[in-house]
Amino acid sequence: MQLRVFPDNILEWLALRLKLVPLPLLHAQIFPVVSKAVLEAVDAGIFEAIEAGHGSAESIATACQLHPRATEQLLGVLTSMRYLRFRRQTYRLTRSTRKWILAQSPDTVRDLAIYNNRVVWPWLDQMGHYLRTGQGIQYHDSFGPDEWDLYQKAMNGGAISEAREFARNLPLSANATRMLDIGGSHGQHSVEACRRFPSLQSVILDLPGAIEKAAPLLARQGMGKRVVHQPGNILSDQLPDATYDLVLMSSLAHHFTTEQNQEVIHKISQCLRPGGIVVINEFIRPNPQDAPELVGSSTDLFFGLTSTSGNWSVDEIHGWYRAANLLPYKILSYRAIPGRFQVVGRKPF
Ligand SMILES: C[S@@+](CC[C@H](N)C(=O)[O-])C[C@H]1O[C@@H](n2cnc3c(N)ncnc32)[C@H](O)[C@@H]1O
Repeated sequence: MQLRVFPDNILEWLALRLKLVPLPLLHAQIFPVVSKAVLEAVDAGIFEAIEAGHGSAESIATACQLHPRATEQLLGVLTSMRYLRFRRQTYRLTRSTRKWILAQSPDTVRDLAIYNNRVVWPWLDQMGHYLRTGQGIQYHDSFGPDEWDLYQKAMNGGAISEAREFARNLPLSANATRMLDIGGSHGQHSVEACRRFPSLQSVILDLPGAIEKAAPLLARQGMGKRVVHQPGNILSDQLPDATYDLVLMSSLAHHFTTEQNQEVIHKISQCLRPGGIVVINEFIRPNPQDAPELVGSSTDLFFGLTSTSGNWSVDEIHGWYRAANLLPYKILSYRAIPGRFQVVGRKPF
């Protein structure tokens, strides 16, 4: 996926073609403001206020306890980014905003935006330090209860749109019974997998701080004993031998070093039943020689900053599989999430 600048008229088109538009100024001046405007608007409840019928800048500002003039400026940005429409002196939400942002929408990414606003945004200031030292933040070691709570809700919001597609694509045999979801947090992937495969039960292995805050999110899904949490740490825990038909690691490999991933894949290989599958569900690091891909490359840098790690290539993941006597099996892409793949390996019979 690319972020492109679209001209509004033929003169702008020509200026872009002739390289007269200073695009780095857009990235350096406009994009940070746009990002922060969206995050603050979500966090302040601007979109819910508009949905509730507040249509003027003044009324929205009052509802959200914001300054009227500052709110008008924020609404200007949101309108130019097509989050809002302004007609007959009234702001309204676009369909896309209703679907992706409103708290009551089943697809909402609201909690991810709130986490990014309150927890992640200050981290970006540390990018220079990361670039100089290669040392990232390692937030799993330092979060307090409030941050764990915002984090787990954010991961839940981020996974909603992919979990159903993940389960639909799973190349699992219909009589599979046992799943292990390492770093599975809220459990969206386990829940959707168990809904698709009626004999399947899942254990979600995650850090204790995560489980404390993820438990109510999982409980909302009403899966009872079919999807349960187990506190632990995959880097230090042992797994039972030849037990699982499916082991999932979704968005966890990007927190670990090569050696840690290699070690974890060895444990996974041991705990799979013959014919069982492992899925690493991740953004894949694009090869610089291939077509540019913004999602994979920007998350790579982001995970470097947050975890002293990053995205991995399919070749690297296949290398871990082979070293643990697993066979590379399938590579499945997502229809609506660019740069993200299920890299599937299989334990031979
Ligand atoms: C980015 S979240 C991914 C959550 C979920 N799997 C998803 O795809 O939405 C990473 C999860 O891995 C957990 N985690 C991090 N280090 C872990 C470890 N050493 N052992 C088990 N879980 C870990 C975190 O607590 C968090 O819930």
